Amino acid sequence: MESRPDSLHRITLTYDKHRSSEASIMGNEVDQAFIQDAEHRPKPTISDAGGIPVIDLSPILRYPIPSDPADPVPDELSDLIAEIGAACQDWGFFQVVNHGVELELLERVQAAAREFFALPVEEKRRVKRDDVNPLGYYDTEHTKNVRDWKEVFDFILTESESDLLQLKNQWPEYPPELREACEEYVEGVKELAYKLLELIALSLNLPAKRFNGFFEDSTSFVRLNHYNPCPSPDLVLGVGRHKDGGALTVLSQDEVGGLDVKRKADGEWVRVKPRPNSYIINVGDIIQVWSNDKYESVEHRVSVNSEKERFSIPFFFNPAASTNLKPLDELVSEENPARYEEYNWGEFFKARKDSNFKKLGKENLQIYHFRKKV
Ligand SMILES: O=C(O)CCC(=O)C(=O)O
Ligand SMILES: [Fe+2]
Repeated sequence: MESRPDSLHRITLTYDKHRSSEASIMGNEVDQAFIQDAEHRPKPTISDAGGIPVIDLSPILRYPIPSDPADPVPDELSDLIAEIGAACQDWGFFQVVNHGVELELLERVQAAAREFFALPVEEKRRVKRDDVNPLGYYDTEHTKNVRDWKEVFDFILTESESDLLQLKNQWPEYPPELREACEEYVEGVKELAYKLLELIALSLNLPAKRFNGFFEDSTSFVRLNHYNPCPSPDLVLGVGRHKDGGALTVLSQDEVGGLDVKRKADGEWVRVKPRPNSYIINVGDIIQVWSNDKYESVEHRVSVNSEKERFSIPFFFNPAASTNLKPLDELVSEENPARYEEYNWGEFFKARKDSNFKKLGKENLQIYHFRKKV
């Protein structure tokens, strides 16, 4: 067996899982940068009753997804497509079970992520993102100009470099298995994301593969999120309220819980109950634009707690940087004219990445900025 370099011995010896959160706590007080305005602080009790729909995807394990909405299909499949359409319209969020992604792929990433985040912060910062490359480790992200109580590791599926964006993965030396675990996981979750995209297209009465072309040379990426326990969970958020800017998010959360979704029906925050071997799906701003507001991208946030650390792994399914976005011609009409100006995804993505890197004095880019004035 190869002998381990000295640095790995040092890492093992200095293992301390709460170390990075300690840097953010002075005495017993949380650094001011994390404190949410009173109106955005989480209430001490949030209900998980009446939450997002749970959808059984097993029909797509039994039957092929039809290529056209007019194709004859078994009832189970047409019911599933209708169920997905209703969830997108009423909630913008749903949970899926029997999704076909092997549990082992996820478990391997979870184990490696746990080891990575347990490293001393100086070690993690050796692969930290900077203002040119947004990928790697990061523990000072801001959402809407308030710092999030979290640390993340981001990697992209397809590396690329352009004048606009440098997207290059930075893999840590330790744990050595992280890279392979991540690369294998993403193949499984990407397959699920394509199936969901096709079912969503069918639910909008479009050919199943209507969106697929936009995702060649995609800017899709995976984020490993780690939320340390926090001494003031009533004042801070793991991730501040936001809408995902991409097309679709496929998220795995652990058994701790903390994801809150703003229920469309009444504007209340509801907790998403952890469910073993399930994924949480939400439509992002791009599907909102393509569907001309039929399926809205819904606000969500992450509450933290004082006892338990929490891990989650979102896959952000994003189109190619060159994609120009606007409502699809098939989904607009004289009675339902396009509600958005055309915009470029690469530019939007870059503006978002720049604005969550540090606290700015102004509001960061939001999808409503592209809404047509009437
Ligand atoms: O941790 C979670 O459950 C959700 C995280 C999230 O919303 C995000 O990273 O965009
Ligand atoms: Fe999100």
